[in-house]
Amino acid sequence: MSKEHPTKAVRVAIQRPLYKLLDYACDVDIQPKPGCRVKVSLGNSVITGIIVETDVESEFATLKPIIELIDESPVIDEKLMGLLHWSSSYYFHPLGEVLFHALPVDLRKGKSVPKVEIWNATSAGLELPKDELKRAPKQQAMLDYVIQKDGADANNLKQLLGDNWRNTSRELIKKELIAIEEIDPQKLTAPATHVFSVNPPHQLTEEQQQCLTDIDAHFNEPKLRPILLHGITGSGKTEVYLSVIAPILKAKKQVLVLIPEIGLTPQLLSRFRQYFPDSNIDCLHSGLADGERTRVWLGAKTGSIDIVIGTRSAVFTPLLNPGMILIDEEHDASFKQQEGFLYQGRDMAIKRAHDLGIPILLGSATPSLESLYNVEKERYHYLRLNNRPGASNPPDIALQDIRTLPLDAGISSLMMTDIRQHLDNNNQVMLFLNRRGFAPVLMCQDCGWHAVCSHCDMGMTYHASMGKVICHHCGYEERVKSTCPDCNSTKLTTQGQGTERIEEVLNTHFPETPVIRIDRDSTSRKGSLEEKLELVNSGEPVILIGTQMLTKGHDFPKLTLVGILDVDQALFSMDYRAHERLAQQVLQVAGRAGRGAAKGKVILQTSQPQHPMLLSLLSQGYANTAQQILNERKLWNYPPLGCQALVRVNALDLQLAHNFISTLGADLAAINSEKVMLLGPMPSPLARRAKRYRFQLLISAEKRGDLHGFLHSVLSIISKIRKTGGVRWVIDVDPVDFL
Ligand SMILES: Nc1ncnc2c1ncn2[C@@H]1O[C@H](COP(=O)(O)OP(=O)(O)OP(=O)(O)O)[C@@H](O)[C@H]1O
Ligand SMILES: [Zn+2]
Repeated sequence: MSKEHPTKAVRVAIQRPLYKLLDYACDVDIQPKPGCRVKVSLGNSVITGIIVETDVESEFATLKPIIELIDESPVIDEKLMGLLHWSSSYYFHPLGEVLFHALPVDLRKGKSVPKVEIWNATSAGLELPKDELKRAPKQQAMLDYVIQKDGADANNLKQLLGDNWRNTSRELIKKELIAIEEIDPQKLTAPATHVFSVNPPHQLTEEQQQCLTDIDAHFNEPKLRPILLHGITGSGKTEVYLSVIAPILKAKKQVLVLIPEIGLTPQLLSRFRQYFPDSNIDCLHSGLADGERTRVWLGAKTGSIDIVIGTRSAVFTPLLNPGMILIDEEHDASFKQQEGFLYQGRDMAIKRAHDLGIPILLGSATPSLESLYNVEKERYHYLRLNNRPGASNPPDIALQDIRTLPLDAGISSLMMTDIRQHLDNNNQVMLFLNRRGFAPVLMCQDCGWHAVCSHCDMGMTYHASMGKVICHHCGYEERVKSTCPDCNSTKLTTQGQGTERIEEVLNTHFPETPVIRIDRDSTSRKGSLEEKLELVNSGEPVILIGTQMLTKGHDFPKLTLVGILDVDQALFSMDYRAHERLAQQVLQVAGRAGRGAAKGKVILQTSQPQHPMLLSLLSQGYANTAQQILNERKLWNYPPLGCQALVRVNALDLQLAHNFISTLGADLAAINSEKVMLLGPMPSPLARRAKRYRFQLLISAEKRGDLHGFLHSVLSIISKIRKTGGVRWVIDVDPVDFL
């Protein structure tokens, strides 16, 4: 194509770590829109791209043509496109990768947007005499429903009949009473009939009611500000959320609920479904099959799903009629994405709500310092719930000095006695240890050998149930042999304990009581977490052992004793966020105790009973402790006061990685900006991971604008340094992981 024949040009983003967009020619009879996907050629391959700009004046005289326009209408709408542009520039991440991240996997691969299937009654179905299906009540219910709704989609039917609804559908199709019609989602109009009802399980307490009134008032202010609901554990925040959401749903708007952990979805989903029996509620998280994710994505986009409950990346769910965003456990670290596109889901949600002009509510018993600081700066409204409903009271936390106590697998003898007592009273017990596996050290008693990851130079964790040592940094694993690989001695032993070992010891101490371990290993099989939670929810006396997966959100009314086994390491961490995280973790896990009628008890084992942070947390509570930590941060200008970005560089070859970051460091030092401070380059604390040598450079500034201005220089300098031998680099804006 030459310049004499001006074809239309479009600008396309592709899923590559590329900071520029590519121009393609486009036939005049194609009507491309930003947000539509296309097939384009790149080198010798055909790849999927997303149109970012149309009617482009390209600087190139000849352009390759678009091979195919996949979507007639955008898969990313204008508002979402705006948010993704913004996040690409805020996080200095290539736009193509950001855009693709926002799509379900099937659509990233270029599959077409599935047709929406609508179940309709056939004329035979419409004319069927009333009691004809009385022996198949599910079929009757489904037929009645599609007739009443004049067509229903998969989301409606799943909601009506539960997970096995397709079996019912198959039967009715076989009988030719129902037929499926496929409709192009772009031609779908908003859901026709809208039934709405609420079924609140409790009457709100006075305090909850007051909170609700305040929230409603703030939602109606002309200038919306995010609301932080700081309610102690078990104060019934979920109950308040549900009442806040009701009028939004009633107004036929959609609600996006973000939660930190897949493990919380079953409990939350059932509470939401019970409260809103006629609304369509679904989940989006990484545990879903690709097809399911696309279905929910499409349901939200076409407006057939009213509430989407999802983890971090659900923040990008398209919504036809967005009404409100809710972030539960807003303090949780898992809202920050740690791989690929490094974004903070909570911040993204706040930005999204702002762009859409819709209210956003953040809730936590232990708010993040970021949010508390935003309250201090009056950027957020602040509401509190200080009491648990009914007779339930927050448990007291007792420090237990373990320096002189006999320990079995790290559990003190006194703790064992308490466990016995609570079980004898027909209650449940939970032990918290944030380390999975059997033991963090596997060693030889004769020669001192211990298992080290050959890819990371870090110790490997012994997993007895699998007979393996596994590196928790890179996932590398090895089978454990019966003899020492260095000296052939058979005297292999372990040191320290993880959840597996605790499970084993408790099984011997309490053979008559079910011991339920909940961690990443024990819940990796689909459905296994649900099974375990069901056993706990039965109310039988059980002992739960869990990692941080268990700490948040769960509501087990029969749980009366919580034991916190090992916090000492975190007390002396180099990471300036360690104390904040520990305070949150301790209070969250403690908050699982005594949520029912019986008073709860929490025992925190430590060899540091005089540690000021622990003492402050116990005597003054979270808000005061958080304020103290915030004041310390102010002294040093650490976030959330100042702001930071971390440049990470790694390579298989130590020298190459070192050369690269040294060049970058020298060039940046030469800029000599007084507004930013550089720390490094230096080796990362985890200096080698998955065979790659790692370095980092920390950039701090008092003002966001200065940091971002400087990062533009970083980007331009870094792109010019010659990358040899597969050196990789990444910019992490607002980092939380300094390993
Ligand atoms: N008004 C009420 N009357 C009676 N019971 C209530 C009321 N509100 C909440 N509850 C009950 O109190 C328990 C705790 O409520 P909920 O799980 O909502 O607390 P939460 O604030 O979300 O706690 P956490 O921060 O620990 O997750 C639940 O069992 C809930 O059913
Ligand atoms: Zn490793």
